[in-house]
Amino acid sequence: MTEVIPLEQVQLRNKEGQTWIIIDRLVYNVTEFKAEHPGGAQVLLDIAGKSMPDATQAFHDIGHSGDAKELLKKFLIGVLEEQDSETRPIRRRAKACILL
Ligand code: HEM
Repeated sequence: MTEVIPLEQVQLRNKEGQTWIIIDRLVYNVTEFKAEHPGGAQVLLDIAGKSMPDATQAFHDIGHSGDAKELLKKFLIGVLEEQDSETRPIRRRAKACILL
């Protein structure tokens, strides 16, 4: 089953020293990977735990290769919990169908 992760949890994990990023409403744990990232660890640290903006645009704007997108899947840990316009969490399962 796909884990639904609230934004607060993403923020908390980053405060605790992990590096979780959000791309296309999916949550990735790049704690170990960041040291190996060809674009450097700092860009990942700068965007970690952020939601507005999250890492989506930055990731796509770089024009990452197919290999990079394939690699991304290795770090997928869940789908971001949906929020309404007042950013209050809605407790419901995401419709996204992804394989973990
Ligand atoms: C888990 C997420 C990510 C993965 C797996 C990943 C992977 C990679 C890989 C494999 C490359 C080498 C070039 C390529 O194959 O495209 C790369 C380069 C790069 N990435 Fe990422 N990346 C991630 C997230 C990000 C994010 C969020 C940013 C920006 C905030 C970023 C910025 C860059 C930059 C600036 C380069 C260097 C481009 C160059 O100098 O040629 N990456 N990344």
